[in-house]
Amino acid sequence: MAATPVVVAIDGPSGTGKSSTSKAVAARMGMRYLDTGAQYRAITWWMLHAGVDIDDPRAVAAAAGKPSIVSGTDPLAPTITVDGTDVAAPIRGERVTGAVSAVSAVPEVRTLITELQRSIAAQADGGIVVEGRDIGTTVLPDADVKIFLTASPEVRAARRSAEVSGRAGTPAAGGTDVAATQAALLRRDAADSGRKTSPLAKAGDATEVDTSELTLEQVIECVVTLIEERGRR
Ligand SMILES: Nc1ncnc2c1ncn2[C@@H]1O[C@H](COP(=O)(O)OP(=O)(O)OP(=O)(O)O)[C@@H](O)[C@H]1O
Ligand SMILES: Nc1ccn([C@@H]2O[C@H](COP(=O)(O)O)[C@@H](O)[C@H]2O)c(=O)n1
Repeated sequence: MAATPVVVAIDGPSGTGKSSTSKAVAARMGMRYLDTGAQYRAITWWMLHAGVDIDDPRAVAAAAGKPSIVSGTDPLAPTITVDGTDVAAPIRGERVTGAVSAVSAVPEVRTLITELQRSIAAQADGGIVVEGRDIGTTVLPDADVKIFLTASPEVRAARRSAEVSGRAGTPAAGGTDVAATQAALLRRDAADSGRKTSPLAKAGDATEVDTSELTLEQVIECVVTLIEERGRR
């Protein structure tokens, strides 16, 4: 457990290990955990469900304040609901994944979700690990520890394909599904990095950790060490 409440921001492109690492670090250190991607997925799920044209930014902006999104921050059992409905499973589906970058690029959506994220972080008495794309740059620019995770596109695609198919994640797993997964990851990264409002970016004072050659346990250890070092300063 961290000696004083600590705010940790973990950002990075898709599939670099942000969720796995953040959950494990938070659980190990007795901190809360916030998956901000789940919040953008949840509002996207609601837009699709409500029949909002997600390719019309004005329609998305006009509807953005309607759903109530609630995140549970226990790292051992994170939850996400929209208007009281558990959406943890449907927000991981292809339809939401394919639509989320368009919805998250709408400034009104970002303003609302950013306010929600800041209020959750402010209430986390024992510290919190917040993961996403713009946490260190925009949401929590005063975070005590900022980390930017990266990994090669090949490694990320192999890990993601393995997760989906239940196989071990190595680049050697190969195959057309891995190629398609890699293309989809890169498309999402390009959209998230290229948007005008609060794009995916490394904060100037973030520590970059390339996880391509590291096991998940090694990444967790590395992040725990960075947090402990910060606590000693
Ligand atoms: N260092 C690692 N070594 C091997 N596999 C890993 C490592 N880190 C994460 N993984 C695996 O890679 C997959 C993607 O990880 P994770 O979901 O944590 O990434 P993410 O950055 O949160 O992705 P997204 O941004 O798309 O939500 C998961 O199956 C996870 O178990
Ligand atoms: N801080 C953030 C976090 C996420 N997004 C958007 O949500 C999408 C889904 O994120 P996952 O981590 O669940 O893959 C992501 O592609 C971004 O469009 C964001 O904008 N800001």
